[in-house]
Amino acid sequence: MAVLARSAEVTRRYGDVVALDRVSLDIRAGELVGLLGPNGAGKSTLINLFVGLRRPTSGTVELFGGSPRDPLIRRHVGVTPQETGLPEVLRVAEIVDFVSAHFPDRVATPELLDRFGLGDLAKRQVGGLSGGQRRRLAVALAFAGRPKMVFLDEPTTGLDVEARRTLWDGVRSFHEEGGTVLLTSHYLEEIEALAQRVVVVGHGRVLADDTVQAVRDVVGVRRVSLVAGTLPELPGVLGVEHADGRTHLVTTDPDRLVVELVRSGTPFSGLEIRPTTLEEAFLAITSQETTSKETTSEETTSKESTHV
Ligand SMILES: Nc1ncnc2c1ncn2[C@@H]1O[C@H](COP(=O)(O)OP(=O)(O)OP(=O)(O)O)[C@@H](O)[C@H]1O
Repeated sequence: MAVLARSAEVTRRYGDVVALDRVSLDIRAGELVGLLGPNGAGKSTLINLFVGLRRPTSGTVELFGGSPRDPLIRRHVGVTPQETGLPEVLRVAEIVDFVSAHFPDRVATPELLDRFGLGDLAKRQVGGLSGGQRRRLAVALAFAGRPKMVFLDEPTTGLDVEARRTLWDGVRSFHEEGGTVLLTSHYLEEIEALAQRVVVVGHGRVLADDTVQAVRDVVGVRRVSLVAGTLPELPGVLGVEHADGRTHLVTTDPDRLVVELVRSGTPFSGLEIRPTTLEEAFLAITSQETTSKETTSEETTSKESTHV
């Protein structure tokens, strides 16, 4: 499959802040890739580099084999930034027409609006839209010029469950027709629902780049849940939560944890061990990353008690 977007050893600094640190990533034609990471991980910076809004401090970025700053190349991408300002007085259909007019091959306005559940709002002024409706319009605009690839930065922020699903359907249908997508999200179910491939970013670096399942497996984190009083210090615990009278321990080594728990003689009941959600896995990866930066090799035992 052809590589549509490529970053090679890309570093981007803002003054003293290293937003991206030697990131190498290829997005191939037809992929739907989820970029996952906590606040400040570098996700928006990476999108801004791919779409030519920023330049790397070092390393190279390519879009369709050329420069992302070339307007002819950028014609083939659609972008929804994290925040958009749409003119309040224009009507929804007028905005779509205005944006579409910049592209040689455009999607018909009613078709685009229908795809994102905005068909009934074509004549509404933007000033009269709800926050969620505005967001859906901002996302729809990324698809107006029949792009080959879209970059969506947190597309479903502020959307309720139904609006989110409508938007997912719009993104899915683009992908099913052969479109390539890179989207960022804090909603882990969104990545799981849409993406085949997940790239986990933390502190400007790629921490994992694989299928959702593989990312879970790489981390191998399990959730041990039980009813108990005060617990002793246990090995491999990445996080502890207390809810509904139960204690939940996120751990890399559930077998050892249970053995140590029994050895300690602490009374407990209702033991359950289950795989973690992607969110738990992701928090574990990023917490390990933070910890490994903050600890020296002699201090690695403290890593085991890091809370997420
Ligand atoms: N224009 C800028 N000037 C200075 N620092 C910046 C600028 N843009 C981003 N940064 C910094 O670069 C780092 C990465 O930011 P970025 O917005 O790419 O992260 P993100 O993963 O998109 O975060 P979020 O999920 O909060 O949107 C952060 O430390 C941020 O403060």
